[in-house]
Amino acid sequence: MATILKHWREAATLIIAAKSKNIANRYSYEILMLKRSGKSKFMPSLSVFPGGVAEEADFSPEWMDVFSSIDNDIWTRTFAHFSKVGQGPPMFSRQRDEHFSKIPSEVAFRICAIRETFEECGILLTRSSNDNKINLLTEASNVSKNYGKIGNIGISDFEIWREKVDKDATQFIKMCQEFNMVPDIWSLTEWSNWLTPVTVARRSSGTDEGSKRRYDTAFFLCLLDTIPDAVHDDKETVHLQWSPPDELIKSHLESKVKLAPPQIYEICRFLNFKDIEELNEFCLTRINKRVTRNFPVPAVCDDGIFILYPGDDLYPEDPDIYGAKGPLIISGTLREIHQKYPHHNRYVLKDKESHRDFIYDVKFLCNVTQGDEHVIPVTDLSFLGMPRARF
Ligand SMILES: CCCCCC(=O)SCCNC(=O)CCNC(=O)[C@H](O)C(C)(C)COP(=O)(O)O
Ligand SMILES: Nc1ncnc2c1ncn2[C@@H]1O[C@H](COP(=O)(O)O)[C@@H](OP(=O)(O)O)[C@H]1O
Ligand SMILES: [Mg+2]
Repeated sequence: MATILKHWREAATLIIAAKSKNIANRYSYEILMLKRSGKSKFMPSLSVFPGGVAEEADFSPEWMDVFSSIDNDIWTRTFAHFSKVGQGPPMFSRQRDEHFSKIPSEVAFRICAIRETFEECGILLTRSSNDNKINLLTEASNVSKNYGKIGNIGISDFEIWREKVDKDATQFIKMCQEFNMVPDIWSLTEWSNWLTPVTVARRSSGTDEGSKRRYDTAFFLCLLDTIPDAVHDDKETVHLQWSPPDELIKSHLESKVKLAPPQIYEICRFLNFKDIEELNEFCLTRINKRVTRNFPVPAVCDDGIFILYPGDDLYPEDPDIYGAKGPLIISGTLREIHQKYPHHNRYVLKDKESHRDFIYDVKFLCNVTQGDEHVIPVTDLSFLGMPRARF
């Protein structure tokens, strides 16, 4: 079914936001970040949300039986919901081999995100038939909470199955059958979709082989009402941390945590929501909404390099997703360009020393909403004691 396409791999990642015990925090929840191993071929030593490449097992028709054996009625309604929820970005809507099209890709990428999360940090988001009240996505008006559910398979089995699933993704199906449970796909909100830019892919491998290091990644969000036990795998991931979004951004700006632009962009979106309950309400409004693909386009100008995102005045009409053309060159200085093209959805990667007075908060300039009506990142971090953006 080609999870490794010609130009990129398909992947899923899970942002977990859990209710914090620390009432002194400005934000009432903490986000899980995993630091990647320094040996990783892609984004070594960077902190990311748990996730990874989709496997054929995530799309297996066997999941039909696993879900219907738990509750056939709920599965039928869930299947119907995802089959008519709207087209979604290409990784969801593209044609797949018949064998891998039996379950909706909206379900398969959720399974992928939940499986990768279990492998990388031991959080198992599953529901069993005893959890009779599954919040139905299709019945939003009846739902007031959409928090995830942690499965319990007993401490002695836990690490054995974690290891088995890590080695072979088909074992996740076996594990669900054995314990009479299903991945808690209902608690995952489709949050965003990022396609790795071409230049990043080339740089991360040093050769054109780098095309293998591009990812079309579905980002999901899951809310939890308490911070669960979690331990990094000590292979692919070497450190695990829970932090409120403001502290994560602060740590990034202080170079204590290394984040890539998509993760910064997403964390800055969370700065809009102080309370986890506001986040929950926002998720409920998005049950029938789809995200649009974010494909960053790097641009070079007279005194700097910046990345353009959809909705920006300078974002190309026909972005070069396969990297056939060279980099986008725009004449003028950063300051001139920001003023001449005032609808911003851009991230300044580099500016010349002469422009040191040119202060950005998190280097984002964003004042436009995108086609998917998502919230935009908060870029003014003066409330965190960071200098206010001016240009
Ligand atoms: C000049 C432009 C610079 C732009 C810098 C970036 O945007 S780096 C982009 C890399 N990030 C992504 O592609 C976001 C999604 N990717 C991920 O979260 C992870 O890479 C992954 C797909 C979950 C990793 O998969 P693994 O199989 O390696 O775990
Ligand atoms: N001990 C380790 N250190 C660094 N990377 C590791 C690792 N064990 C596995 N990996 C890498 O993690 C990736 C699998 O991640 P995931 O399961 O999240 O998709 C694989 O990378 P490649 O996809 O580059 O081969 C694999 O090589
Ligand atoms: Mg991974």
